[in-house]
Amino acid sequence: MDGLLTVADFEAPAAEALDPVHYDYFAGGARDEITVRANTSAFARIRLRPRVLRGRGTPRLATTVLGQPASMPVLLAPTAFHRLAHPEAERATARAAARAGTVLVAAMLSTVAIEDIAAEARKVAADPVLWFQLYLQRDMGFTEAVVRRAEAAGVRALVVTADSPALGHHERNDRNGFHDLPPGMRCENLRELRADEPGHVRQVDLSPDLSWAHVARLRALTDLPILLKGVLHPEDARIAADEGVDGIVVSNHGGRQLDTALASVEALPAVVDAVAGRLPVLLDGGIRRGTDVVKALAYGACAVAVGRPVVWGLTVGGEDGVTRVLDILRDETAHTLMLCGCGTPAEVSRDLVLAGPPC
Ligand SMILES: Cc1cc2nc3c(=O)[nH]c(=O)nc-3n(C[C@H](O)[C@H](O)[C@H](O)COP(=O)(O)O)c2cc1C
Ligand SMILES: CCCCC(=O)C(=O)O
Repeated sequence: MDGLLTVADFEAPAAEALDPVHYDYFAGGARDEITVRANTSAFARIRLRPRVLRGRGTPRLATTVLGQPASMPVLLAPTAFHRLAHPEAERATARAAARAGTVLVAAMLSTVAIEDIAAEARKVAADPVLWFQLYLQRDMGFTEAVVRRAEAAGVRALVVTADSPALGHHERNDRNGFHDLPPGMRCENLRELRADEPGHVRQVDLSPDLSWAHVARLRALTDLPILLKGVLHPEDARIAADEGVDGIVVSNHGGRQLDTALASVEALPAVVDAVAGRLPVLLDGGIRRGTDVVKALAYGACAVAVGRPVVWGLTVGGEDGVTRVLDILRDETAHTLMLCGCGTPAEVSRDLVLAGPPC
């Protein structure tokens, strides 16, 4: 990993190491992948307008997200199927996140059970912060069973993915005939718990029938904080606040659901304004540089999350690869804060960014 200086540097060696079909699954997005590209190009169009001579010293990155500690305002977004990337799969990712002292949002469609992810994180940190991404299942009995497993594993928030009334249409997967995990890999959190079907693993149920009523039912069955992931419209953010949701993740699922949806950072300011401080707002999609992190903070996000860069790090170097990717983002974020005249993430304000034509 010696020559890998930037987060972007990890993609080519990951592509080299992966089965091309699996590389396409990780890298790809919906339809023409216009939104995949927009997520990164939108950050490039935003210009920073730094402050000088403020004497803030070396930046301190530690922060809290929903009152929970994170060593930096950069979290690990939920991404499915880590076994395709590395034999240690989510175990390696969990150790790297815990060692980095930041939040891992474990995917419901992980290839390691949530109990084992939590145990692994605890091997390297006394009190790791683990959240669990949930696709609400219409079978609320099964949803509840999964939530109880997450609670028992010590998960500290649920991240409900709201942007997936159906699978995104990934033409790379269609061309490659990739529709199932290879033999021996399973979504361990979807195991049937009924005694009459031992070992059976369910298919995830993504449904257009889901509505705010399901969120209300989830709200009634757990005391865990609930974040809603995949919000782009300010009106939905306002409804989420009214419905007792605890946080919002502005996201277009890394461009993997609705193609030509706006870039997540384009959606951010209106969402932040709509919730008017009632809820913390996070963002994912296209974060590749410390400057991207600071731009999202400037528009009012309290933290960001990264998806593909973690997968590339995992592929290239297992736990150490993920650690390296997180270290790069940490160093770049600290350096950017310093150059902007900020001593902490909380000091980043909207006047530090100007949206406009490409530079
Ligand atoms: C390979 C892959 C798998 C993903 N799996 C999930 C998932 O299971 N649940 C979910 O809510 N989001 C999932 N996402 C979306 C991420 O949580 C996140 O929104 C996105 O990756 C952020 O964009 P980035 O990859 O540009 O950082 C996945 C993304 C990728 C790339
Ligand atoms: C069946 C859903 C796949 C996981 C996912 O959300 C993604 O690949 O983006």
